[in-house]
Amino acid sequence: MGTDFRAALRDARRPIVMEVKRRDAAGADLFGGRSVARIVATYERAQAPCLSVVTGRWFGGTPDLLREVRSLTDRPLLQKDFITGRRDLDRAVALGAQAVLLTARLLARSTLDALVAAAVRRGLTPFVEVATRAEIRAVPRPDECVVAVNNADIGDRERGGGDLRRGLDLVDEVVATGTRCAVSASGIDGPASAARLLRAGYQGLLIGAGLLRAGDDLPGWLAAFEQHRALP
Ligand SMILES: O=C(O)c1ccccc1NCC(=O)[C@H](O)[C@H](O)COP(=O)(O)O
Repeated sequence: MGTDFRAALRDARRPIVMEVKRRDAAGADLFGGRSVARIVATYERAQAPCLSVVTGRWFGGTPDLLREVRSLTDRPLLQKDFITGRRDLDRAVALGAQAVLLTARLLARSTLDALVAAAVRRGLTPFVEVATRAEIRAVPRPDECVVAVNNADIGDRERGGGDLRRGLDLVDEVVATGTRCAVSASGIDGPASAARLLRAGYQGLLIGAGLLRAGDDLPGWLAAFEQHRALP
């Protein structure tokens, strides 16, 4: 298995970044008594090209969760946390991540520019999350980034859920940046929505709660997704 997060996602037959996240935005448990090992094994059986691990504490995450996932899989990993400085990038590398979340909404433009450059220097894929046209236009070095439209609002800790219209409205603008990996993230509520976003032009999806809630019926979720994908 390669370690290039962006290439793994772009080349995948089923380009879904499958997320390990302990709690949803309302604080509800998403593991349902399953171990991290069982969730990772389920994702590997589902041929996830890469995984996302939420270490951010709003969602019940810790650095240990990423450490544990790293010990269980050789898939490329995205660390989802509030990364604000170079030390956070060094920690991500030490924990075994191949990609890091950089949230445009939370970072000054000059800081985002510096962190994208610093991430690339460390061999990390910057996974830059945006929510507006202005943020999309300001993404630095988009050809070296995954550019992801967040369908939810991190400003309200994603408690308001996702609005897929945002993703559908912004897809052309994201693709026009020149990123080779335009992703739709958060609030993707089922297989039909997931297929619709790919048909609209996204090259990848990031899904957490929806897949975790499917539990042991993840194969059923994915079969429905493939059926929707095959529709004309
Ligand atoms: O978006 C952020 O800035 C953020 C920072 C730290 C931890 C999590 C963060 N966002 C939440 C997520 O990334 C979602 O878990 C992810 O997009 C999946 O969403 P969902 O499918 O709705 O569980």
